[in-house]
Amino acid sequence: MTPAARYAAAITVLDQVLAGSATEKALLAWARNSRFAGSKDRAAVRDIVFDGVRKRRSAAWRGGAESGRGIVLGLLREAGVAPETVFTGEGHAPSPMQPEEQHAPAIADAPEAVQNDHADWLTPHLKRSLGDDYAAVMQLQRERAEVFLRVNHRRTTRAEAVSLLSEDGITAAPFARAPHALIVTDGARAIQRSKAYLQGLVELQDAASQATVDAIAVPEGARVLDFCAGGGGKALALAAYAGPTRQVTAHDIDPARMKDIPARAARAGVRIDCKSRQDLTKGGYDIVFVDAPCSGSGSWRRAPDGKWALTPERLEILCATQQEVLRQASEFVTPGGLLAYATCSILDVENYCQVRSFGQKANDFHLGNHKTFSPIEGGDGFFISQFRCGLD
Ligand SMILES: C[S@@+](CC[C@H](N)C(=O)[O-])C[C@H]1O[C@@H](n2cnc3c(N)ncnc32)[C@H](O)[C@@H]1O
Repeated sequence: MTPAARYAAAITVLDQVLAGSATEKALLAWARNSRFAGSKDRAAVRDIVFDGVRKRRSAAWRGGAESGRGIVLGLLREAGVAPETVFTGEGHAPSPMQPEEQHAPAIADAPEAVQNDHADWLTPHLKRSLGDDYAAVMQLQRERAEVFLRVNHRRTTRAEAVSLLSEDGITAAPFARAPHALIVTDGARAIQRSKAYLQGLVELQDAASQATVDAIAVPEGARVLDFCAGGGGKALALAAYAGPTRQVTAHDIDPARMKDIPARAARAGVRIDCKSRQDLTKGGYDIVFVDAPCSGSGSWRRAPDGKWALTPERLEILCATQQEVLRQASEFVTPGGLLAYATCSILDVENYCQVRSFGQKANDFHLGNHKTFSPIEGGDGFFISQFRCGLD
């Protein structure tokens, strides 16, 4: 495919996304119908589409229309590429620009929420939550996320992992955000085929996601329950701390989400036992980790569909669910144990407001310190807070 044909394909996919399809699904449908597209073409179209979804409002403003074509036009203008070099109508390129498309609206004239690429109703939430960092964080959320690895410190060091990754053409370097984190600067697409990955020496995990687990200081041998385990990213990191003699327990209301955990644990050489609710022991865990369902607003770079799918009603439901999940999880903490609450959200209503509210209701849980991780420091936005379960 020519570069212009890739833009034309991206326009088609973006139109599907604007019509309500999930981005991954729209890309898959396009790939199935475009057998002529090679792996480089698919990767290029994917990059344009995800860029367009992350920058949906600002690109549509710059392109003059809320359509795939308008968004691509806007992306080209932002990147400083003359659109008429792409919109040529030659071969499979997008058709030539119409007179009404020639005018480039100035982004400085756009409302703040358009410049920062989010829904209007979120402005007060984001400003209250991010304060002076509002614009800087939201501008960062318009860009592609970095790729991070967590080094399995039970088996290797960061230096050894960097060296092994380089044998497979992957360039990585230690990242200060978390003690076992590496940032990948080249060759990211080869990670899952690399020796370091296949031997369980590294896992794909965001640096701030790692840092939330590091913030808990899990003692060797602690009985750990990951109450909202999902695919097991946190459970694996917790298990590396809990040590070889201790089995971390993973639970999720939707057991299907945990299906990959056994294989991931085997690869990493750690022990994780997936359990349903009735098999958990009330008051039986030193650490109960709640990686709560949330808006995902801290990881909008990675999953930009979530930015546009969030509504005030959905946020309200999420907040109610977060209280309920905390209450349910608290039953499994042993006296003197720790209840940790984490989200990949940058919204205060899902973070400090939630732990303060739970702390006011649950007299036997004492709110300890909390920490917010800003995308400005690298990685996703995260929040972690800890409660100590009283002995009285
Ligand atoms: C943010 S995701 C977890 C991500 C996961 N910890 C990881 O690191 O990959 C939140 C998870 O909470 C689960 N969940 C929602 N409500 C729950 C409940 N009441 N009890 C247990 N899990 C719940 C969801 O199914 C979802 O998998």
